[in-house]
Amino acid sequence: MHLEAALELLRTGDFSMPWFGMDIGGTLTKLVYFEPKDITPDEQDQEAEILRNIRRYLTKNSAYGKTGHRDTHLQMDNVEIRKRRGSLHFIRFQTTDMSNFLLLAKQKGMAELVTTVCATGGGAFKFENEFRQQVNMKLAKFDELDTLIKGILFAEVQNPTECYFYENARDIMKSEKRAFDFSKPYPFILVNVGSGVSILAVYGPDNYKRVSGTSLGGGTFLGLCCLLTGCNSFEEAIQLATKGDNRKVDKLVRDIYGGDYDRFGLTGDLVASSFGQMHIKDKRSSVSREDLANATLVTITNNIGSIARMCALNEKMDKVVFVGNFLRVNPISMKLLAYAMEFWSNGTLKALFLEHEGYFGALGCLLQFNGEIAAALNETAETSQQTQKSETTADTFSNTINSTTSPHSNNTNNSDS
Ligand SMILES: Nc1ncnc2c1ncn2[C@@H]1O[C@H](COP(=O)(O)OP(=O)(O)OP(=O)(O)O)[C@@H](O)[C@H]1O
Ligand SMILES: CC(C)(CO)[C@@H](O)C(=O)NCCC(=O)O
Repeated sequence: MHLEAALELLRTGDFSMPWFGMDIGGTLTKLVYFEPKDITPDEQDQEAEILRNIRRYLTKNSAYGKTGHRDTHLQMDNVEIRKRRGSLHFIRFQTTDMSNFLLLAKQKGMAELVTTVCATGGGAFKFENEFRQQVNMKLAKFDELDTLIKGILFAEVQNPTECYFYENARDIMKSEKRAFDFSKPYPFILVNVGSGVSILAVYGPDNYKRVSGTSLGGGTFLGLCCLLTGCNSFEEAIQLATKGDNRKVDKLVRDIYGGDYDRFGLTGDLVASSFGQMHIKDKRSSVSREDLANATLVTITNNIGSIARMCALNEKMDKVVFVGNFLRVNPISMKLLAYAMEFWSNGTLKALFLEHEGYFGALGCLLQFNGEIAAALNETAETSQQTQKSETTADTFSNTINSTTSPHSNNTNNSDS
């Protein structure tokens, strides 16, 4: 980051701006907002009115515009970030609604704050100009996979029940959610099921590689489901799937063998061919929308499970963590993934899940803010040492950042900015 941009962040980003992390994905935009709860009376007095209004608007409502929702059940209280205590709020809206979001942000006075917002996801690149032109905001861009991991590690430390697995995974009817101690996470496979799917092998906090991916992800499930059933939302698609039966759509091993295919351990009730019965006219006319939704969900989920398992095998890892909003309100897929990992690995692989599912990129982005500034400061310090042969500039900048890194702080001890 350049000095000018870092100074801009220092001047405007920290104390004249709410703390946001934004992940602009292919389908959903996720916004994590840190609400400081330890504001001193002095700070309260000096807090800009626009800022106060934004805080009230976000925290008093749980629905915004047409598609905006705050996931109140995910709120994290008493969280410490950069020496401030407060609550983390988790908000999402459809990325197709971006122009309305920008309009709303403008109406709430965001344009007058002139600021930089931390953003990740493909949309941080795609919508950069719109943010600048419509709300006078610069986007400080961070990589979506870096921030994803940062967010996961932070949430795990903050929330002792963040991570869970399914006990009795082999029996889907009986499998139950249980807390999992993820305090020693490495190494693990991370499967991010968003619109598309990215699969990472994570070796340490700053050490990972993207080992695979597939375009058959949450977007595929939703798209196919809308086409096949005429549904109009993810929630509707999941509701339909809950009432349906994929066995009326898929061809099972038993439909082919009349029973199990013992030699290779393929039991009769395994899916041999997804949608494999739908070429038969009679079968086609007897399936319901619910069956089609269920078969679509099972098809996409099994395919992701199968790729994830091969990645785990390749990387010799035994923990597979599934995240992303495809898993939102979707226990069918989670139980199926838990089953698939357990069954196909003979119990050597464990599927793990995280409560904040699709918000880790946005959360990691919010946390990254300071790191990036610090990096810029180091850059500044090095440059100034080289060019001016003086240490005082770096010291002054260090003092500045220490004294201005609090949200809503009005400490203007930034004489060099
Ligand atoms: N309310 C919702 N509206 C649309 N999709 C939803 C909703 N809730 C869950 N989903 C599912 O979540 C998926 C998007 O997940 P997520 O937000 O993690 O990815 P993204 O960031 O939009 O995509 P990508 O990372 O590939 O750019 C959708 O494709 C859909 O399957
Ligand atoms: C393109 C991204 C990384 C955007 O989040 C994601 O949708 C994805 O990983 N898609 C799958 C691309 C692939 O086939 O590897």
